[in-house]
Amino acid sequence: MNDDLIPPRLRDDCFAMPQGVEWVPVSDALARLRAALGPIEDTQTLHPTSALGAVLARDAVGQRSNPPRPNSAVDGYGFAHAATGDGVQELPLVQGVAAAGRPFDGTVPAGNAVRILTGAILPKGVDTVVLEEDCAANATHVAFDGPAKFRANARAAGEDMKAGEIAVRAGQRLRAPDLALLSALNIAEVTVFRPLRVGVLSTGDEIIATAGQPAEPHQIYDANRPMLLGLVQGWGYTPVDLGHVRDDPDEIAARLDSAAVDVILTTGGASAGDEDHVSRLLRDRGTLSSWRIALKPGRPLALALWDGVLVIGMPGNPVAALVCAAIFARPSLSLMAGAGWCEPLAMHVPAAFSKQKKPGRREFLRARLVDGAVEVFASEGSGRISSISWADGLVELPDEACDISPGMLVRYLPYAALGIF
Ligand SMILES: Nc1nc2c(c(=O)[nH]1)N[C@H]1C(S)=C(S)[C@@H](COP(=O)(O)OP(=O)(O)OC[C@H]3O[C@@H](n4cnc5c(N)ncnc54)[C@H](O)[C@@H]3O)O[C@H]1N2
Ligand code: MOO
Repeated sequence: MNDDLIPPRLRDDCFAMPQGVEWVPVSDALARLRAALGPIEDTQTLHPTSALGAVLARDAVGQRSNPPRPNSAVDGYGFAHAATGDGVQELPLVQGVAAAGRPFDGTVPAGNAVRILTGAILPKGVDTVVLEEDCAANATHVAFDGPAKFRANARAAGEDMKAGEIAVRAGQRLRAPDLALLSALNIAEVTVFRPLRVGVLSTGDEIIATAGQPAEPHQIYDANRPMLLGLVQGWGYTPVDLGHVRDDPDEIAARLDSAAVDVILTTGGASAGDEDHVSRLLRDRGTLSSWRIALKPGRPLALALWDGVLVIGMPGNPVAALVCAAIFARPSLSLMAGAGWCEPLAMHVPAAFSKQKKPGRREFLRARLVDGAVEVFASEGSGRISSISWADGLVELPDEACDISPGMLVRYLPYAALGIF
């Protein structure tokens, strides 16, 4: 036996801390990112119909009130309330109809009524409308059982929004319902941040860039790049395919240097092994801020700046890459895109599984909701790519130890709450 070869006790635990190594808690890494990042500065002016998914850089201000004039909320009969009272009211009908798009030009004399349809501007002399279902009418008169409520079924001008009010605030990512409001208020221009450009790079000598190409047994098809490009697109940014590079620091550096993007997501080479060039490169030639996160899966995550560009160096295992993207990349990109830091909308649902978890790291399990309870994938292996396709979300277990049994409430993050569709 060699005296200088004294191994530590066998633990087979990736999370057993090597001497002198500190794991960065998830919340610390998130806080560092949040403090270090800011929105991109470039903006552009678009017609709202071209701005779905874009992030407003300035408040959008209404150019018109909604509704622009007082109008009727129902089909019925309109009149001046002051000339009516209790009991059966029989009012002569003026000639003509007030309809949406065909306003009634004249004045309705007090004590008279006019046929009015939903959306029609209230004619002069009308402040109250009775539903047609509550009326009896013939060609010349309408009757209803009073008293009618003053201003019943009448919508006031600007009761929804007034011209000059802020319709949608800066920082809002424009969704289809926002486009409805912008259009209704005659907002024909919005100032938005230009789309964030997010580069995706895969590293690894074993990687074959695209399915369909021939592969030797020692080679594997790139699962991470298509996933990450898809996530980026789903989050509303411009995915930039930086392709695949071998485990060669100079090649990786050259690819990082030539990427004309705002952020770079890499996978592979993040841990400490001999071939793990990405983390070493980021440490030696970039500014590495966090590395080795107390997280499973996704522990060897590297957060760094490369010539001022944020690089999120994620582990190669596809499950770990998905978790790191959802937990770290998503809020970071949202902040850079101008939409602010975002927390996923979690649900607390009963577990349909048992699990004992050690303290000291946060864990994400691939999960899905079945009949109101959350199931988890049978294996926790982070190379089990089928698990992330099987799942509809992730269960987040806290940094502390926990002992979960069926029926206990756990924190469930549906894929939809992470922007994964
Ligand atoms: N002795 C130790 N070994 C490992 C540890 C450890 O603590 N001690 N940590 C493990 C954990 S956890 C992870 S996660 C991985 C992370 O490794 P890297 O980020 O350096 O990634 P690679 O070694 O390059 O790859 C890991 C795994 O993933 C496959 N891979 C890589 N890229 C892709 C891709 N684009 N598509 C599909 N699959 C990919 C790769 O072939 C490896 O199987 O390290 C553990 N090891
Ligand atoms: O973090 Mo590795 O995080 O298990 O796949």
